[in-house]
Amino acid sequence: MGIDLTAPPTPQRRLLVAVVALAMTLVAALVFHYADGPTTYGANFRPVELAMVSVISGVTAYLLLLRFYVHRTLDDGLLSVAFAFSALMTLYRLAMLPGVLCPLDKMPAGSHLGVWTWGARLTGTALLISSAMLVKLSRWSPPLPPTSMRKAMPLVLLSPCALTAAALFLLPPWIPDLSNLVTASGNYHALAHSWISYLMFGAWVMAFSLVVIVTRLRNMLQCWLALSGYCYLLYLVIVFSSPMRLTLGWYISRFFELSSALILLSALLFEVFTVKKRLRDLYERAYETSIRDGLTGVFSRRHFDKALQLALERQSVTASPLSLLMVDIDFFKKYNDHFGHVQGDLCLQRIASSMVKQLRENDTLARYGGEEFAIILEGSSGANAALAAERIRNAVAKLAITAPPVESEAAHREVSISVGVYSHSPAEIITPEELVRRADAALYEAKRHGRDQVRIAND
Ligand SMILES: Nc1nc2c(ncn2[C@@H]2O[C@H](COP(=O)(O)OP(=O)(O)OP(=O)(O)O)[C@@H](O)[C@H]2O)c(=O)[nH]1
Repeated sequence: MGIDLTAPPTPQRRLLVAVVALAMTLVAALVFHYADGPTTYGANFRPVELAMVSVISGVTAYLLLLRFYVHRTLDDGLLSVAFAFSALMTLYRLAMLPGVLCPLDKMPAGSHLGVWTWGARLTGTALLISSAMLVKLSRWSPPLPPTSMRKAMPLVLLSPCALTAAALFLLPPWIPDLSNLVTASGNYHALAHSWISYLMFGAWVMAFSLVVIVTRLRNMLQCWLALSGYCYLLYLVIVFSSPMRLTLGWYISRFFELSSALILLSALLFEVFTVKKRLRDLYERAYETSIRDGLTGVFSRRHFDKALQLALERQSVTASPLSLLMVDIDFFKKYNDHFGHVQGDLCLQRIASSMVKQLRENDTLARYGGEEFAIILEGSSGANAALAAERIRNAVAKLAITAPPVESEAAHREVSISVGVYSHSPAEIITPEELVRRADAALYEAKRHGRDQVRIAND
């Protein structure tokens, strides 16, 4: 849970976001004074920057769409629309950049459509983020019913295209001419003080405020979303303070725009990683539970059957010895009858854990059923298996668990085990069932000869 983006942020993580925000504010404040300083670096990296913003926004939109698909929350859907709209508008701006996909004089910087594309993208994205926050406050905030997703998904997918088409082809004739804002003066002063700039700035102030107020930054994703919005505000401040292209402010503002896009994308990618990690942990836990006996924690009978089959297959390749121990607690029925089942369960647990301590890492101890256990010792010869069996019997005896009195015996007794050992030679082909039968026969012999002992099977 520690790295979950939907969990409440720890004070340290809140601090991290605050420190990043502060660092960016400091950079912006420093740049503010030197924003119109010319740079010696004259190359126009606008196509590269626009391509990066478009790709980053596109991937962000896709990850938000997946979130919407999983959580079915409309605000995620609207956030996805916001970033997809931003990606498409940026892509169009890139394609129309003089010298990229259109002739050099097609849409010169500062033309009506050029300024409008920029303004509409930023304003539209901010308005869509704001509407996502308002949806969070409304009766639309709970997850949509699964049946509504069939209608909602195509809407979320198509709206960015429809909004982009509207912004690019329907609205421009209705918008007051923006071309002279740059071309008349040759710089961006007029643009910075125009209605379109106020609109963009206002839209981002609203988006940022709504993210903070509505979400109260209750989880890390919301914190990063707010930081991303804050970055856009700084971007706009620097853009409006640098009057010319290719000035220091112009370059730094692009850095802020890229950072803003990257912040949210990184947070979402981190969430994907977190989900993947949690799934893997859950799978491992579920798998471990499925192969363990609930009471004693040793392997289950089902796992034992598979493990024995695999051990026999390995033996046919390695030709190493393989031994099987069948272990049974003596007079366990009496123990249960005398002390009750709860005490009986405790006794089973103590014996199982004392046996585990006597085994090597690659030995397999399983509860075969009731008070009977089976142990696979791969690579152990008959003599070694007999030694291991004796060690296990001694370890259980050392537990000194008081046993109920038996009529035939006057002396005080302790709970003991009987062990049957069968060691299989690789020369013979044998089924797992036959292997168990032979070890079981040895166990029966141990019981017949008075219990509390180890018996080796003689084929
Ligand atoms: N407490 C508890 N008892 C169990 C569990 N599984 C099996 N038993 C008990 O284990 C006892 C097995 O009894 P028997 O099969 O007669 O064997 P025994 O009394 O140990 O006699 P010998 O094996 O001949 O020494 C039964 O009373 C079962 O109820 C369990 O999970 N918990």
